Amino acid sequence: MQGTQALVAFQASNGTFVAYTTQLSSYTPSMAPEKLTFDVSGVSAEQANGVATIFATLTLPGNGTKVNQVWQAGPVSNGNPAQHPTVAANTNSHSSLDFLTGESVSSGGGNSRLRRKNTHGVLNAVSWGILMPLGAIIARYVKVFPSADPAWFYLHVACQCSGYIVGVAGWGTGLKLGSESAGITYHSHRNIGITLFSLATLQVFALLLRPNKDHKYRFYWKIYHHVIGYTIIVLSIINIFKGFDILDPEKKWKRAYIGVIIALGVVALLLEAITWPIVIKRRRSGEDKSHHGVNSYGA
Ligand code: HEM
Ligand code: HEM
Repeated sequence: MQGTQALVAFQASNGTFVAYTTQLSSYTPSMAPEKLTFDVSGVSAEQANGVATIFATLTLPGNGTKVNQVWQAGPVSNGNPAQHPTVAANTNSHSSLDFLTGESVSSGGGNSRLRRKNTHGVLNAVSWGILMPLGAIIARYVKVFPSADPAWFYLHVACQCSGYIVGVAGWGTGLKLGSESAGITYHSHRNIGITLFSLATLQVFALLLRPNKDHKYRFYWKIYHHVIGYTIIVLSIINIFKGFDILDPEKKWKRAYIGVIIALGVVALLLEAITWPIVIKRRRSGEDKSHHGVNSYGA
């Protein structure tokens, strides 16, 4: 970008990784080493595992602590850095950086955009990632206890319907964020998100499609509802981890979510162990011919 005070690093033709400063005073800069308008010392660079890091000490004018920064990656031609591409990923790479706090704020929307990404993450992690698996646990295990009938059914429907409403809101914020960052599309995260929305919409319509419990098609409804239900849960967890990789928030959030998933998994295993003997006993006595549970709503 014209006017840039640049720190440059690249692999020279003799194989060494060189680093220096230069000014970009036109759109066809020479890229030859040159002093900047402020003092820079100790410029060096290293390249490891495909990542280049430039080190330098900057003495900002007027004892300032903030800079506006742009960064680029481009080809090397005839032993000299050549022009970088000008697609959205390149032209959007600018932010302001505060050396005192270490905070970097993207100038394309600033803090509010980061806040909206966080909101998107929280809405989706809570709805798809916690409420829906919890609702499935309720349907699978609480149903087994006759005294919990029909409470398990209302709890399941409440969990899944509220998960669906919050989840669709979260999905909408994702689409909005995606449409604002023109040129950058997280294809697999987006495709899984759209699949989840479609499957969950179908699943919630179970409310309208559900045949009466004595109906001959009830058996097929149950298979359909189980298959789609567990597919939604697996895809949701995969997409949440993809979301963590895109947003890259502080490690503690990813760890907290992993903790929640492990806790839900342990609860499910314990309940599986507790409920299986009950289910098997019932099956033996011929009381229950269904897979898992006997009650007025599920069997
Ligand atoms: C199952 C849950 C989720 C669904 C259905 C979902 C859905 C979406 C969709 C449809 C997009 C738009 C993609 C595009 O057009 O490029 C998106 C973008 C995004 N999502 Fe998610 N998401 C989920 C979970 C998460 C989580 C848990 C996080 C963070 C921890 C997250 C972070 C992001 C980020 C950072 C973007 C990119 C926004 C941008 O383009 O700048 N997502 N999401
Ligand atoms: C996105 C929303 C939903 C998801 C992800 C979901 C998921 C599930 C799952 C995974 C199971 C199987 C539990 C097991 O292993 O036994 C289940 C069972 C059940 N669900 Fe849902 N569900 C959703 C919405 C609904 C709604 C709206 C209703 C209301 C009719 C409903 C009614 C039932 C019933 C009656 C069962 C028990 C079926 C049986 O007898 O095994 N679900 N659900």
